[in-house]
Amino acid sequence: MNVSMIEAQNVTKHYHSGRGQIIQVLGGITFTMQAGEFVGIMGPSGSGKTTLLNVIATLDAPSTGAIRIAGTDITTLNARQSADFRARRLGFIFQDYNLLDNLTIDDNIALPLALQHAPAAEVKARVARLMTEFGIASLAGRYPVELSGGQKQRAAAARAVIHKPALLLGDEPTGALDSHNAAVLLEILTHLNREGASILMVTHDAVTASSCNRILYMRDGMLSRELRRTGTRQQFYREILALLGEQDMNVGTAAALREAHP
Ligand SMILES: Nc1ncnc2c1ncn2[C@@H]1O[C@H](COP(=O)(O)OP(=O)(O)OP(=O)(O)O)[C@@H](O)[C@H]1O
Repeated sequence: MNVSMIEAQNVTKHYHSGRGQIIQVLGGITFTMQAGEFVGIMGPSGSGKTTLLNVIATLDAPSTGAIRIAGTDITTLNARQSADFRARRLGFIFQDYNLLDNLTIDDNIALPLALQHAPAAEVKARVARLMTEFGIASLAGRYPVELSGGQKQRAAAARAVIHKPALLLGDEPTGALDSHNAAVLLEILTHLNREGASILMVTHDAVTASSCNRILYMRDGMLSRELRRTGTRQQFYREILALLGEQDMNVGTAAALREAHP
């Protein structure tokens, strides 16, 4: 049976500019993501990807529309309830790692569980297991400044899943990594997804996107295309490149038409 992880209904977001204008960033987004899916959000710069992710992450409130995550209507939560929902039900991986510099990586990874007052022995065991699983066990006791970018992102991935969140969210998680470290992180995400994790991430990168089973493509604050993986990862990669090429051409044509008929 399919279980919905995200149900977004006609979600809009607008801002008021300093000059009294309304800037529409999300123009009515509707989509469903099933539990166990690995979904990528792609689209040109400024199309609203991060805004959509932040609204789903309860970091930002939509202007109108409804969003349910793992059965919870997140648009009705007050500030304290949203913070609690984020801490218990969501995991985050950002481009710039967001590790706390004054904590060892073990303590960074432990943080989400420690904040939930989980028993110390359980926290310690889970940290050790994840560090081994993600290939960073030898770095125990070190501080983030002593780690490479790839190592930091693996620590961030461990921190994102230690409390077994319902949904893992990523904003350009491979954006700052070289191709080797990006591949290692994508293997980790793919492994987590095979074990049942639901993952939604924003990415510009076709290689990163090809680990997903579905791509939602945004343009001008709307979902304009959807691509489902049906074959191998390599085939999906080529389909994503074709989609990006086709969309670039559309953007180029639209810009040329605007220039010709201002
Ligand atoms: N707080 C804000 N006030 C006004 N406009 C905003 C605000 N936050 C975002 N925007 C505008 O919303 C649009 C979408 O931004 P968003 O960061 O969601 O795009 P994106 O697709 O993630 O872009 P990128 O790929 O460059 O990160 C942009 O035009 C941005 O300037």
